[in-house]
Amino acid sequence: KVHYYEWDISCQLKSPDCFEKLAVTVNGEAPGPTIRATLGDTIVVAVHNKPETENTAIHWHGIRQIGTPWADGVAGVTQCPILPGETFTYKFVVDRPGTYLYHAHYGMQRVAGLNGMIVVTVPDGFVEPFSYDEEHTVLLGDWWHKSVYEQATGLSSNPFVFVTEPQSLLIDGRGMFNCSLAPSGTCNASLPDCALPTLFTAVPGKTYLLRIGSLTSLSSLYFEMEGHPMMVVEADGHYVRPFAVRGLFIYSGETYSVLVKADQDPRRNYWAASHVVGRNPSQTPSGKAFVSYAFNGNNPWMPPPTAPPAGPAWNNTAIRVEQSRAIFAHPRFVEPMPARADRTLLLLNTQNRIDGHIKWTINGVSLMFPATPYLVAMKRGMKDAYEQRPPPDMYDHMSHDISAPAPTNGTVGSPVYRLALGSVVDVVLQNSNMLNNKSETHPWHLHGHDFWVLGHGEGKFNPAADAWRLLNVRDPIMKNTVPLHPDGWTAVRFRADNPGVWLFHCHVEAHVFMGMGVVFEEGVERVGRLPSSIMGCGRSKGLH
Ligand SMILES: O=C1O[C@H]([C@@H](O)CO)C(O)=C1O
Repeated sequence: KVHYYEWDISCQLKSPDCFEKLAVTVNGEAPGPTIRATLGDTIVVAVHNKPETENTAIHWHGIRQIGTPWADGVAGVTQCPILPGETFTYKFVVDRPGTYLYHAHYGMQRVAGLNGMIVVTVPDGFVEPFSYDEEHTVLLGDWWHKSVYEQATGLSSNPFVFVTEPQSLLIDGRGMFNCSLAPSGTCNASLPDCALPTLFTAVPGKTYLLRIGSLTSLSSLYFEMEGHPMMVVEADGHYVRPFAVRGLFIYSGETYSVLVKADQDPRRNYWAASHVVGRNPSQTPSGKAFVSYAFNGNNPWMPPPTAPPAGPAWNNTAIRVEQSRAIFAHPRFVEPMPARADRTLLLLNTQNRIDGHIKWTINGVSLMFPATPYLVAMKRGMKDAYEQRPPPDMYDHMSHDISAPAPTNGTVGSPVYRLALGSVVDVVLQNSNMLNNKSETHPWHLHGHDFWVLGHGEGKFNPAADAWRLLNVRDPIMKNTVPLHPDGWTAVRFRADNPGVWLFHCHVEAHVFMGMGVVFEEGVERVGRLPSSIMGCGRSKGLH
């Protein structure tokens, strides 16, 4: 079945948390509509870029784009940006059931609100390893009152100005700001847009599947529903061995499905809340929503009689690592993993000062997208369109102290890791201290593939020691986004079997903007004829 959508991208004044601000919207909405399809369906989205001021490109997060690498939607990697007034049509197949996301992938545009969810259901006759009565989506976000332009300008200026902490956390696109803190006339708490949302109305006794996604720009979150534990059953489109949590740690770019039973006193409402973890949340009030029971006489808009939950200690890294380690593939859905890798990349994440500017580098290289999209440049053999010298596979792990800031200045560039088609690649992401001597959480997202999560460790990964023995090779979960925890490392394995050019990057919008990503190429010569609609910028001007 083909699902055809017409999307007008436009700037609109929105007040998701009562404060009025310019947002980039899909058909006037932010977040945009949820795409719903069944396994094997084709999605066609005609994107009409309406604003006179903005380029755009839309990434379908978690969709591997097998055979359609030009539809991945990353400006600079898989296509030229969509210019104002132009229409670009994305067409791709959803080839795995599960919960996925979409968002702008042009500059830092995601911060301005262009995001949403994709739900891929199983076909008739396919039995999922769990059952439920009804399902709902929950999209989590964070929100700033400063414009995306100011944020991007601050990050690339000298002196550097960080985006700072978000003013609000959004649940299904809504939050609530204390308007007394805003200049008069900019904030209005009676706007319908910023009423706390009802997450869902629960019929007593029923079981709900909540498809939860996070598209925060910065924040790692803890999401909980007062009095209602959650059973985690899916992560990034893969069934997991069910495990119960009181609340869920979720990182930008991740999705989880959880089962929740409506088994509490139906005469009152309950809080659902998201809290910032991993960064100091003192400037960011928790996101809130209601869970309401459909019960005679219960008022769905009545705030719960209890105080909103406070969430866990934001700086308790150990409990977050514990959840990361509690996720295993469902025993009936283990995807067999190759026993060893053909190549190992040991990627050190550091903050560097390059020509006075603060950048993130990976093994000393801060990624800057070239003017010509890599996919066009590499498929057409344009050697002057990107950096030919490959980036380093390793950093100096023997001598580098991960508790000290970066050892070198680093460079800004556009190199590519060229992977042999079909080869198995291990990537160990190594965290380290920033210039301010602190270490932060980085959710890493891989385009075009899912990876097996081999493990998470503390301190420095030592390839020579027995680190590999500690890794889960029996029933590792597959994901497309995984957290790199503070002061630690995360190891993943994937098969480079999808011809194309693919971004692998930190999903913190400010960080990828500051260069925190790498580019992989595999089998680009096998990619079919490129659509000319992805061309028109840099050296691809005038090409077909
Ligand atoms: O990239 C970042 O920069 C700041 C800080 O390190 C420098 O101000 C911060 O918290 C980040 O995540």
